[in-house]
Amino acid sequence: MRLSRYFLPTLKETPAEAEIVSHRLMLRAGMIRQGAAGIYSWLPLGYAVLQNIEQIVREEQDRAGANELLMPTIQSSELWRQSGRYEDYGKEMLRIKDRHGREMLYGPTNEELITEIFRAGAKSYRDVPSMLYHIQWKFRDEVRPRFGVMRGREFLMKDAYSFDLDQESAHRAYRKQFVTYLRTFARMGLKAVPMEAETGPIGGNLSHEFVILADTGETEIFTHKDLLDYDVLGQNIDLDDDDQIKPIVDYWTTQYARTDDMHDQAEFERQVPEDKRVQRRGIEVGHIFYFGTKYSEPLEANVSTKDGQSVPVHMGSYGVGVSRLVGGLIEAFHDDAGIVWPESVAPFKVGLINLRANDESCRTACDELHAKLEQAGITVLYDDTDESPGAKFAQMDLIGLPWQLIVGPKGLKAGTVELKHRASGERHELSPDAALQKLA
Ligand SMILES: Nc1ncnc2c1ncn2[C@@H]1O[C@H](COS(=O)(=O)NC(=O)[C@@H](N)CS)[C@@H](O)[C@H]1O
Repeated sequence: MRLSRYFLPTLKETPAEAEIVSHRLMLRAGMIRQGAAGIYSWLPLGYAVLQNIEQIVREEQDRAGANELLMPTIQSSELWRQSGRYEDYGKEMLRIKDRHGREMLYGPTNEELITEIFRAGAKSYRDVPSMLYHIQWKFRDEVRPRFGVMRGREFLMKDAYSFDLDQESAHRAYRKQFVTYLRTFARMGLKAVPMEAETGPIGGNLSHEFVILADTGETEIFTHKDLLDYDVLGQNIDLDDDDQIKPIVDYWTTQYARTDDMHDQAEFERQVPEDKRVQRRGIEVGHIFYFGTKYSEPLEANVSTKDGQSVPVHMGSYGVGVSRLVGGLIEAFHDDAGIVWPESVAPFKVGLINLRANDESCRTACDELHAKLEQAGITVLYDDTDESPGAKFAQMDLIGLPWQLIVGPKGLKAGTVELKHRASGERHELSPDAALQKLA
């Protein structure tokens, strides 16, 4: 992608209203633009990251055997009256009247709607276990939206819902999602710690929130160092084998891992040896719930059992803050020069920098490298503008691409280009072909 043809409205100055580093960097890097309080447009660079995060979430949900669908953002108030949440949900719910005066709402979550969809489509025990999910925009009229996309009013969530015949099998679904969440955040290079959580307006009696470590996070967490070194991706886990999953969930849920509102210092000291005690700040990026028949009973989502009884299905819901993760990742991965994207979510893998746009040999070499990288399927943003080298370096560091491939007249005379690794700062002088090899 040539930068001369890419809409990247970076900002020189830090916008005054941005209080936290991710909000500042997302605005400066031209990733988002606020349309109204807590409501953003995702500009090309930001949208590319959002889609990469979505894709990792999608792959892991599919791996867990969940079926992707898409529910609307606008819902009728009917089902929310039946579940009793229409009034409970309070001011956070954006209520809308259509031209016929029908009471609608912009969905803050989808337990009612998905339960109705399942009710209409499932009849017997043969239709469970089932797990359905979508990745869809939500609206919650937060009284004080702030911190950019971290606490927005319109935000992107993956919400999955499980349907089972009884509590035990519903707990198996919960454990499956628990491990799927560990994998999902690990694939983004994040350290995520599941914490026992309040269930709030979603309901139920079993819930964990997944908190990623980020020194500027809103949440204070207390946990055991071994949890941060746990390598879930290194284990080839069969998600359909509860005998493999249960020990992992038991390990995580027996270790001390609490947010400040549940923290008990005496208990912490009893359970965790001093050299293993970790106290860090974090950001909640996922939240999973088991809530039994809370929605299936009022909405009559029943299935017939083998011996002909009709029972309400046991359910759980599993949310990931997809748009919040863009900010969360920046909180976890940045330095004084800007963002430092993990490769798995970066908008482009390589920033190709032509140090002298008006030099024929540089332009020819860069055009060739650009073409070869794209042919090899390596995403590249090619700075072909006539900005100064200093401005090019500063902008590439700001937007945080994992690799910078730098081409200048001196290097070319010696037959070399420079490859810089953004995260470590390591630089390598090597031939263009060797550089392409290293990036493949
Ligand atoms: N205002 C918000 N802005 C950005 N992300 C949010 C916001 N509110 C919640 N989220 C994200 O969405 C995730 C799930 O939200 S939730 O309320 O905990 N859970 C649910 O809504 C359930 N229906 C899960 S399917 C949270 O863990 C958080 O990462």
